[in-house]
Amino acid sequence: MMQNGEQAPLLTAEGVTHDFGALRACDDISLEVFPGEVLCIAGESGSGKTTLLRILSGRLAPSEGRVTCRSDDGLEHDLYALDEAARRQLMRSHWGIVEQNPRDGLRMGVSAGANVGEPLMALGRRHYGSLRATALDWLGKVEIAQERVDDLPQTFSGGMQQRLQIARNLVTGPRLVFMDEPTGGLDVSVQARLLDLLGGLVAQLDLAAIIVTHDLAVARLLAHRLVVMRHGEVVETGLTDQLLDDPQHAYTQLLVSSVLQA
Ligand SMILES: Nc1ncnc2c1ncn2[C@@H]1O[C@H](COP(=O)(O)OP(=O)(O)OP(=O)(O)O)[C@@H](O)[C@H]1O
Repeated sequence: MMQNGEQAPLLTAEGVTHDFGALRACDDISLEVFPGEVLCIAGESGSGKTTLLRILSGRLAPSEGRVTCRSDDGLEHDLYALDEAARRQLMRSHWGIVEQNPRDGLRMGVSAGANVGEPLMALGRRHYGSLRATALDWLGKVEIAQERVDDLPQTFSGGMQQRLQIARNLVTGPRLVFMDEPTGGLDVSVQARLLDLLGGLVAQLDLAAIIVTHDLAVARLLAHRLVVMRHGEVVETGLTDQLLDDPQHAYTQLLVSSVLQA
């Protein structure tokens, strides 16, 4: 029995299946994400992680199954039963989506400050001074020097661009953030710094997140819970530390041991 709204999942997938022609990319996947929880979806290349993330984040209607999300007012919404405009509004006001390549998630033609201010404007904030102050504050939170506020993102390093994309996504105060390989294209030392920053922000803001990664070290650092996928199916799921320390499924054992040997 649900005692209060906080205990209800923010997002629920039930029997999600997706076919690309004859290829079944996701097969009968069910999962839940609770407020403040970080869930990692791990698995090797081609296992269906990105497809699942796109379905969960409102960007790809599944061939079968249902994705339900809960809005701040406690109402449940069947994501793909909503019309396009209502779905987009819900996504804009409740979620952030961080792309692997920051160029896909940033507007490269406008300044860093505008990249952070725009999502707020889309939600109705208009006061220039306050938008700029919020943008400056967020640049600080993602460790970008505030004097770069008027610079274009293409003058930034890859790591800075990714941090800017994170600011653009978190500035609106989402409850849930989706990330696909957020450290994917970065050097190892830059990855470590970004993971540290992400972990800090997620905890501080009590964010829920669904993070796709092929890198179990990322899962170890960030995730409370882990879902391991293979050939479109979930082969194992559990609390991250338990699952990585004592994997039950042969495929997870192989994944874990290959990381340890690397
Ligand atoms: N738009 C598409 N059309 C046809 N097949 C697709 C499409 N997108 C993905 N696939 C196929 O679906 C399967 C799952 O792909 P997906 O990108 O979800 O896996 P992944 O685990 O995220 O892999 P990676 O880490 O390489 O991105 C793959 O066999 C892929 O080739």
